[in-house]
Amino acid sequence: MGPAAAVESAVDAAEPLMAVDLARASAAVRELLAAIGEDPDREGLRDTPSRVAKAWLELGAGYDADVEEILGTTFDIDHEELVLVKDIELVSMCEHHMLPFTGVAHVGYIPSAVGRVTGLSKLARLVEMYGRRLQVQERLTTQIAEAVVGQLQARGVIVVIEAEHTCMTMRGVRKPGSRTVTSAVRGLLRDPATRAEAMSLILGR
Ligand SMILES: Nc1nc2c(ncn2[C@@H]2O[C@H](COP(=O)(O)OP(=O)(O)OP(=O)(O)O)[C@@H](O)[C@H]2O)c(=O)[nH]1
Ligand SMILES: [Zn+2]
Repeated sequence: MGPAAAVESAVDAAEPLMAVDLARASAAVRELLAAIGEDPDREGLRDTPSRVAKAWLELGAGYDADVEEILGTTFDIDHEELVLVKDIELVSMCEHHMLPFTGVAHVGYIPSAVGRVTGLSKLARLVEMYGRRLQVQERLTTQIAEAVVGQLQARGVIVVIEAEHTCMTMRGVRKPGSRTVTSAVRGLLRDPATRAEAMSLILGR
């Protein structure tokens, strides 16, 4: 499978809708508690299975969101250069360990035409939507970029995500402070000079 096909199948893999079966999720958490040697009936844990199940209503809420609706708010603003929203806080769940990864996303795009400029908060809503799924950071980054290209027909897009994975800090290799940086760049932002300008705006804190 070539790189393009690999990206496509990674994007498809996250498309199914998540409908949380609360009773089933609660039973599974109860079973997990027992499996790790805890007493699921002790007072402190009695409500934990249903709490965890309900938490997944929020953690998986992004499966139901609709890109067309989010990016559907557009304005007749005449701006043919970069629009960048940076330091968008990000929370997502690693699909390998079901542990959180957190950090920031930077989303920039070059609008295609008057009438194809979206509301600034909508870029943050995109990050929020794709974050609220079981994810890998690469796919999350790609999905945000593809949504902006696909929905706004943007002439260029850059998405950079910097995140700390708790599966690498709390367990496993245990490297607190390590950060993973991913980028997805499309269209005019692939031009070295334009890309360098965007990166200097992103990195200039
Ligand atoms: N590419 C990618 N890898 C991730 C992401 N989140 C977690 N991982 C990695 O997924 C890998 C899973 O590796 P495995 O060897 O199957 O699982 P593991 O034994 O738990 O791995 P360790 O974390 O090294 O202990 C690990 O290297 C994680 O760091 C992500 O968003 N993207
Ligand atoms: Zn992980």
